[in-house]
Amino acid sequence: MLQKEVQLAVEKGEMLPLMEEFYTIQGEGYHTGTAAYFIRIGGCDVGCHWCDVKESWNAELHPPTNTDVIVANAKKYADTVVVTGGEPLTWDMTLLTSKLKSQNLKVHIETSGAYEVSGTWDWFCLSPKKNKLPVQSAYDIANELKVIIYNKHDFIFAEEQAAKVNPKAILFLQPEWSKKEEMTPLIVDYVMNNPKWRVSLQTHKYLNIP
Ligand SMILES: C[S@@+](CC[C@H](N)C(=O)[O-])C[C@H]1O[C@@H](n2cnc3c(N)ncnc32)[C@H](O)[C@@H]1O
Ligand SMILES: Nc1nc2[nH]cc(C(=O)O)c2c(=O)[nH]1
Ligand code: SF4
Ligand SMILES: [Mg+2]
Repeated sequence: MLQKEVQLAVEKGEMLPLMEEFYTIQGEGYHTGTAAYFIRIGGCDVGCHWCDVKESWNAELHPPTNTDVIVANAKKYADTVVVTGGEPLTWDMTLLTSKLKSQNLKVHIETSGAYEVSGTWDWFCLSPKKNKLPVQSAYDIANELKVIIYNKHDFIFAEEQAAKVNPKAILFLQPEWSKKEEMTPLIVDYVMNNPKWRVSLQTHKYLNIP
């Protein structure tokens, strides 16, 4: 394909800059412990200084890949697909999610919610970031709210975000990985004192799996 055609296909969401795809166990949040096929889409300009996948940020480093190819791979492995990134909502997720669903796959997203919601989601994990707050539609459809705790102020941020999310969303606090020794005990105390929250750990990192 010509460069211009590829660019157009990416704009339409027919192709997406694919960083990696892997079959693993969901490590975080509500679906922790369950098998899922992860699709990591490149491109993010939210800029979290503690981001654990900075290699994903520059979309140009990740080859535009036809969504048909992504879907064909995914359906070989699992009945649940987690779309992550990077920030997947940088791109139009309409085609990818409709193709995944037409194969009877359950489609989950991990997102900061910083960009307009596209696509149809069976599970929407919203992880808001201070430097680029979620759009209203992300608060409205989130099934879970997962706030990363890097310092004590993040508990205040977490409560602000909980006030904005729809009342059905399940609330999680997750320690930032490099601060986990310091922050996990604070999270444990916080959840015992504020039981509307649950603890989420990055269990895949303890298990040494992707
Ligand atoms: C890498 S992000 C990609 C999806 C999307 N950009 C987002 O931030 O939700 C996937 C998940 O990992 C979390 N995360 C990223 N870096 C982390 C870290 N150092 N410690 C704990 N969680 C982290 C994010 O908050 C998000 O919930
Ligand atoms: N096992 C595993 N679980 C995850 N849950 C969210 C992840 C992500 O990077 O979005 C992730 C990941 O990278 N690996
Ligand atoms: S929004 Fe997600 S991918 Fe982007 S920098 Fe933050 S944690 Fe990383
Ligand atoms: Mg991860």
